[in-house]
Amino acid sequence: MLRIAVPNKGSLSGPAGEMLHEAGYQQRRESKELRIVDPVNDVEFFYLRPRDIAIYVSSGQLDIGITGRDLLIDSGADAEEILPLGFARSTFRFASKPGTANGVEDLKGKTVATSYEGIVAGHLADNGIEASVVHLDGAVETAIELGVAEVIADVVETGTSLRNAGLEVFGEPIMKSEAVVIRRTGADADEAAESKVQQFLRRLQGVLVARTYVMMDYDCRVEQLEKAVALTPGLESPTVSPLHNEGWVAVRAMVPAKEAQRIMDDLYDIGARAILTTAIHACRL
Ligand SMILES: Nc1ncnc2c1ncn2[C@@H]1O[C@H](COP(=O)(O)OP(=O)(O)OP(=O)(O)O)[C@@H](O)[C@H]1O
Ligand SMILES: O=P(O)(O)OC[C@H]1O[C@H](OP(=O)(O)OP(=O)(O)O)[C@H](O)[C@@H]1O
Ligand SMILES: [Mg+2]
Repeated sequence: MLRIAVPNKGSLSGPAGEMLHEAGYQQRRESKELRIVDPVNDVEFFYLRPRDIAIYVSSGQLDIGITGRDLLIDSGADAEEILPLGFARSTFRFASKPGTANGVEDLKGKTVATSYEGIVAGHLADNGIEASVVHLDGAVETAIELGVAEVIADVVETGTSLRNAGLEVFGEPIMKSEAVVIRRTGADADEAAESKVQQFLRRLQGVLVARTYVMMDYDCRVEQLEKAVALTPGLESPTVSPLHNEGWVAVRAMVPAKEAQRIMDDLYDIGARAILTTAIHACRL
């Protein structure tokens, strides 16, 4: 049975559960459940603190886990990212009161507060900067006002938390993060376990594709087919079927959801008609 770690709380928890549900896995019904077995899919899910997931996975007790790339790197655990999942996107940045620093080179001798001590200490060392790092559990934006540090390093999504605290980012982003599937580095699973891991990844990839693409159908005159196909090349190549009316064909192709309206306008302009888009619920590429 495949054993998978899933975040039990925080920004990663809700979207991770939704993605697993969309991929056809049973999920817990109640937020206090710590583990559940999905007998149909032969998987056991363990609901763990996001910060601890890389440690469990690196210990070899759990086969794979879902966590944040920043949390994986911060942990220093012996685990690697095997699939980015596209949610909980954030950047990890330094911030301070305006005028305190312009880049990491200005941090010599300063104190940096953060919940991600591993990332910050590593970044300072990579840049040859000696500075103190104070570990706080959260709400680090307040650390400057309360005199615990001159600089913070934290997760930034919209920047609202920083603005509310009168802080500004400075320097280059330290890293970009999103939710990722992780696995123990160099895991040497037997053939049966490996095929289950690959099936799990294909299911999640299927959800990512179903979220990003729509199916587009339309009719067009044979003379316009090449132009139309250039607008909707599909993943391999579009399906083209004859219509009962001679000189017309029906075309079917997957297109990126974000571009669907523009593509429909362009198809209409070259004479395509009956242009439809439909959602894709699941897929295997
Ligand atoms: N506002 C946010 N937007 C996007 N991703 C975020 C945000 N806050 C945290 N994350 C991401 O969520 C993960 C951290 O999850 P974690 O549950 O530890 O923190 P949290 O979401 O801040 O919850 P908590 O309320 O427990 O602090 C990291 O990968 C981080 O990049
Ligand atoms: O750029 P923003 O959109 O404001 O998002 C970033 C904030 O969100 C998270 O905080 P959270 O609310 O989880 O509190 P925490 O600091 O206690 O983790 C993160 O730690 C930042 O503070
Ligand atoms: Mg938080």
